[in-house]
Amino acid sequence: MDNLLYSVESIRAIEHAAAAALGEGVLMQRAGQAAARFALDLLGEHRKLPVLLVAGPGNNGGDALETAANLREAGVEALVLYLPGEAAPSAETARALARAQASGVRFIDALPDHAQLGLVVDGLFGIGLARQLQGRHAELALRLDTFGCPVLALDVPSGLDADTGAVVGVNDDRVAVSATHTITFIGDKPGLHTCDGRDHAGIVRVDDLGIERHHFVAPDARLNAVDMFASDLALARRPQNTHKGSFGDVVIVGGAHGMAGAPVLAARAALLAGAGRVFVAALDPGLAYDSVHPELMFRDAVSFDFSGRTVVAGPGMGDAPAARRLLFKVIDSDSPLVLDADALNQLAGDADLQGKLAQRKAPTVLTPHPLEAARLLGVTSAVVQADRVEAARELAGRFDATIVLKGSGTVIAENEANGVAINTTGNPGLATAGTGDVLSGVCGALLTQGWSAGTAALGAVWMHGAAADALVEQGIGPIGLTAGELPGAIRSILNRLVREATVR
Ligand SMILES: NC(=O)C1=CN([C@@H]2O[C@H](COP(=O)(O)OP(=O)(O)OC[C@H]3O[C@@H](n4cnc5c(N)ncnc54)[C@H](OP(=O)(O)O)[C@@H]3O)[C@@H](O)[C@H]2O)[C@@H](O)CC1
Ligand SMILES: [K+]
Repeated sequence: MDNLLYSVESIRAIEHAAAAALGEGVLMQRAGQAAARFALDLLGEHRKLPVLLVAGPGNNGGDALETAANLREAGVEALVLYLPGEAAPSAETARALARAQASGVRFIDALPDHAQLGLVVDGLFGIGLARQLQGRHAELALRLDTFGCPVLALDVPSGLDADTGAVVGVNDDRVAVSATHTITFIGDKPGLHTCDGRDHAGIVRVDDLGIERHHFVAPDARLNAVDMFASDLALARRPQNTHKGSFGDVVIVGGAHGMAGAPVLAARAALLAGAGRVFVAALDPGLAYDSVHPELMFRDAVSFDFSGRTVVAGPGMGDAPAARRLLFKVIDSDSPLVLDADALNQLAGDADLQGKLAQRKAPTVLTPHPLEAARLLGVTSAVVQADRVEAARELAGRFDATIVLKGSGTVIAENEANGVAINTTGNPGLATAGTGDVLSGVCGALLTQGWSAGTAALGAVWMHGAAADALVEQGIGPIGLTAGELPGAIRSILNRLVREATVR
């Protein structure tokens, strides 16, 4: 499986086991070879242009020195800015330095001005990053992407936390290298795919340095991929002899006065993601009809019978006492349940609701954005963003539910062996009003068609992001993409995936 993610602690354990078997320095040599191969790919026809490599004091710097020597031996001009630390380098980095010096690499003292470069390689810091970049390191990190050429980060873009994807530090001056590509060693890392990671890592390539599988420990998380929900996709193929009652009901609970848009978006998404019948149980009795989708049925929320139906509560729900009573009723029911938006805010301030939620036996999915997650955890959104994976895990444990922590690199956490996944689809076009309502509707539709809470969350998040990617490819976004355009694109993707899953 190539979608496994490892924490720094796990990478260190694997490295330790492999180094004991292979001997000192072998992994660094392999890292230098893999990085040089990738660098040559990225240079393409521009091999005559010099490559700038920045090498820091630790073994990440050693990787850069090995890479420089390999590039030089391949006939590429290599300029190395080496910044040793106060302590002596490790034995393998010292050997890499000697090798680079002997290979004809040119060592420089400062970044060249106005140089035309073919590639910049960032080997300042990797998984040994211990604190915020400052002084010369910070200046360098900010300048590496100003040469108008690709930037290849070795292992991790310097300044980024490989576990959390947060740029390391506490104040607004925090910096990290912005790479176009990252070659990461031994195994992939969560921080390259969530929070600031996607912006700083660019395209990620994994090189396992030829380490045998028995040296690997269990992964700490996974990247979300179609394989992870393929079992339910295969079951979603529709037999001929069916009717609308075969595909379940979804009821969207929300729509307080003046907030009709949110439940309608969620309902349309549920309809186009295949729910047999979709209701809007609205708090505002004036909400009666959707002219785009007259298939949607509007009902009064207070008198609605939720039994046997999948409930999506929260879109446009508001915080009135009637909303709270409804929420209590649906949480207390045995219906599969998605909680979003206002439902999450109500939940955050209400110990009774939280207690009921933790006792639920039916499938339950919570879809908070970072601020909603922060309210649920009683912390700030900065704390959530500082470690999104941990925040999602904590929520999954606390509420015994599947958690979808939205944002760049959405984190899906289950309170079971399936653990944590980080989503790879989606783009900034999704940062617009209503996209969360669409996601909750899709999630409800998959639940009501019999998907488990985990696979519904994984599938809904993946397709929601893939729909945004498909729309951007057509020129519809990221600027100006609207939530209302997503359900149609999600429908196409779901049908394609079901077709492909049943052909396999
Ligand atoms: N693991 C593996 O399997 C393999 C690892 N490999 C490679 O090694 C990398 C890990 O190497 P590493 O452990 O030497 O750490 P690295 O990232 O070079 O930095 C540590 C140095 O930086 C310093 N320092 C830290 N933060 C700082 C800051 N903000 N500002 C200033 N200084 C700071 C710190 O010093 P100190 O904190 O003591 O001052 C120390 O000197 C890994 O990412 C991969 O590229 C490959 O060769 C193949 C196999
Ligand atoms: K680096």
